[in-house]
Amino acid sequence: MAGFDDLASERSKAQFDVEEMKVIWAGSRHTLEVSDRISRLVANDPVFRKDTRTMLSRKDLFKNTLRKAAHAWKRIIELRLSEEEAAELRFYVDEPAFMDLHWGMFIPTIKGQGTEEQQQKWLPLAYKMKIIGCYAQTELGHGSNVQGLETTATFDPQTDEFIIHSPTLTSSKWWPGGLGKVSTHAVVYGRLIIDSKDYGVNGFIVQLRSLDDHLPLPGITIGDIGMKFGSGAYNTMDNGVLRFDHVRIPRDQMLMRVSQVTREGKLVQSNVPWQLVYGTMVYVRQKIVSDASCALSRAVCIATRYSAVRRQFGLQSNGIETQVIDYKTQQSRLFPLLASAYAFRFVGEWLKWLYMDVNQRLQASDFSTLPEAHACTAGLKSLTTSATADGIEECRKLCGGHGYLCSSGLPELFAVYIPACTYEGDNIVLLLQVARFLIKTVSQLGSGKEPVGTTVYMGRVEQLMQCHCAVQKAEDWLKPSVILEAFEARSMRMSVASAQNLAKFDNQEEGFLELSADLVQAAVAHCQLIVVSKFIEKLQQDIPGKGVKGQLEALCNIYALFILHKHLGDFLSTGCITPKQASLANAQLRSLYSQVRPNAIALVDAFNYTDHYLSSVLGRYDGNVYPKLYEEAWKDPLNDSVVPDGYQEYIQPILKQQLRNARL
Ligand SMILES: CC/C=C/C/C=C\C/C=C\C/C=C/C(=O)SCCNC(=O)CCNC(=O)[C@H](O)C(C)(C)COP(=O)(O)OP(=O)(O)OC[C@H]1O[C@@H](n2cnc3c(N)ncnc32)[C@H](O)[C@@H]1OP(=O)(O)O
Ligand SMILES: Cc1cc2nc3c(=O)[nH]c(=O)nc-3n(C[C@H](O)[C@H](O)[C@H](O)COP(=O)(O)OP(=O)(O)OC[C@H]3O[C@@H](n4cnc5c(N)ncnc54)[C@H](O)[C@@H]3O)c2cc1C
Repeated sequence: MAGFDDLASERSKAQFDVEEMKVIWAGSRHTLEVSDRISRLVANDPVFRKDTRTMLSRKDLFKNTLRKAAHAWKRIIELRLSEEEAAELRFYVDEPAFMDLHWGMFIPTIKGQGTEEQQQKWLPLAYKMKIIGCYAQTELGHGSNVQGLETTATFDPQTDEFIIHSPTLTSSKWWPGGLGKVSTHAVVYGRLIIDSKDYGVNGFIVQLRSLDDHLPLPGITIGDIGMKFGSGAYNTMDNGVLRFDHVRIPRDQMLMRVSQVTREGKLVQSNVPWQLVYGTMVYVRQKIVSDASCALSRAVCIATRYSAVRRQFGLQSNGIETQVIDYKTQQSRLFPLLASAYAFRFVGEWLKWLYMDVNQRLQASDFSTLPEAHACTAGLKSLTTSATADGIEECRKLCGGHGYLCSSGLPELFAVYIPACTYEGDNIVLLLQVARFLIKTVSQLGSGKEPVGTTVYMGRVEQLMQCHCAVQKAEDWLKPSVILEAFEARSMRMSVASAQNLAKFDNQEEGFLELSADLVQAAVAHCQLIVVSKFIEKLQQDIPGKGVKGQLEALCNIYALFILHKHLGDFLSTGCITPKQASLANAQLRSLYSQVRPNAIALVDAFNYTDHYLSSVLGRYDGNVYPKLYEEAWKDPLNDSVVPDGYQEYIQPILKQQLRNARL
């Protein structure tokens, strides 16, 4: 039968050890074991079903999310899951909810910005979920411009309290997840005012709702901001609105790791940089990069399996039609996404390491790598989420008409994913941060301050401004050194050109605004170089398993040459490669697609996703697509009755031409 046979035969063709590839994808044998066990636990629990999600009303959807969250918490306690296992369980439940913000932002903010004392007071309550918290930064009037926030926190020396207030409509907190209906507490970002002086934005722990009856505390107005894009999708989350009318909190509820306000109302700065007030964003951006590989690989898994099952045209000698995965156009759209999923996985792994390293240094009062960490997390968050959002939509198109059905899993995945291009920093705003960092790095070249970390290559500015690509035949593009040099030269030349253009302006800020579109492209080039170089570094590690390294090498080359092909204008206009070398890269890309083709199904099997997590009829492991699609259609509530509700009021009068007289 179509589907079963197709996927089984594809699996038998794999030229590498899939089980070892699963370990590489998971990060370690231990992580694979945990994620495998927990994903099956979730898949086998009927409370975690998600097949009716797109058909529920918002209220039912939300209540069902609460039920799942409570059940998840119960299972975590009953099974005594470790922190790692609990995080996996929340991941596989796969439903955006207040828990994400509680564990993902509220707790990390207290850890990162609270003093030891504050951590001791608040963290045990949060860990036991005796309180539920969210992250209330964005306002109706300002999101990107954090220094433009209007909420005030005015110190009252008489009572030793802060008065939290929303002075304008635009100062209403707007968007925080978990705020609308659930959170009892929030970290609220507001302007610190002492003695009428504004000391800028700081974080404050504020109780919002009573722990007895869940009603908002006096002076607090709170609600949900309304339906968002798509059915089901992100509507499981209670993104909220919040206003304060002179709400008083004790002084010790200002998060005081960065600066402290004394009993006398004096502001004391610690030795840590003020930017640590933005620290949670760095942490979450790093996490979002890892998550991008999950969302993209999920869409790619669906599109790849379906492309092997789906047949159109081209009768072969055995009388069956061609699998659409065999069309070169399908491969040229699908395989770069497969390669991107792996690339994002490895750059995410590296970014996690970078973040841990920065944190360790911060503990030891070494703040030197913070700007690099900010630039990398901001840039890679932007690059990977934009590519993933576009990639999911491409996967939908790769699945033809059936990809547009909710039962394909792709519409909901897209709707849930796309806000990642906006939250935790609008992707363009974040690239502009990277551009500032690059311009600063270029301007310091020759000053004796050596570029560090991901900008080390800029230290070779003279070589990179002049080098010529050595490629003479297509296979030369398989050499990591050749690829790296082309990407480094392109990035270097784009940053230098931007810096030179900027230098022509008397006013640098005006120049930055004028040139911002070019600056964003320079930032993209730098971030793509990071992704490529981290993939290449990964391949230098010991990679066990038959054929595994070879497949990863092919994917790495596909990622790099696909990016080169997509941004050919950059590579040609900066003179990094010639048109002839560009066409050789294209020829090499085609040959790489043929190399990956027999392994495509095994490469997506290596993600080790359960059918529950994929929630896609098209991406089923067994390939049994058509009977299940057919079965799924009948489950739609519209098919509950043969004759639809409304027939008598609206269809019958048309058919019986009873409306004609009324119209005449
Ligand atoms: C675990 C993961 C799971 C949990 C999450 C669950 C679900 C996720 C779903 C949704 C959650 C969403 C949450 C949110 O969206 S929270 C709100 C996020 N908001 C933003 O990201 C706002 C974006 N804006 C900014 O970050 C800043 O305002 C911006 C950096 C754009 C500008 O700030 P400002 O005007 O103050 O700075 P500049 O003058 O440009 O820079 C000054 C200086 O500071 C450096 N800098 C800036 N940001 C940082 C940072 N984060 N860390 C370190 N350093 C930073 C900047 O480079 C400048 O340095 P220098 O040039 O040396 O002076
Ligand atoms: C689903 C979702 C969940 C969220 N969860 C939370 C949360 O839990 N807590 C929280 O505090 N916030 C949350 N947010 C808010 C989010 O962080 C902001 O929406 C985000 O930071 C973007 O800010 P903005 O809405 O002000 O966009 P704007 O800055 O208004 O962006 C509008 C347009 O202006 C452009 N633009 C803005 N500034 C510049 C510039 N300097 N140069 C060039 N172009 C510019 C942008 O590129 C964009 O095209 C959430 C948002 C969403 C969508």
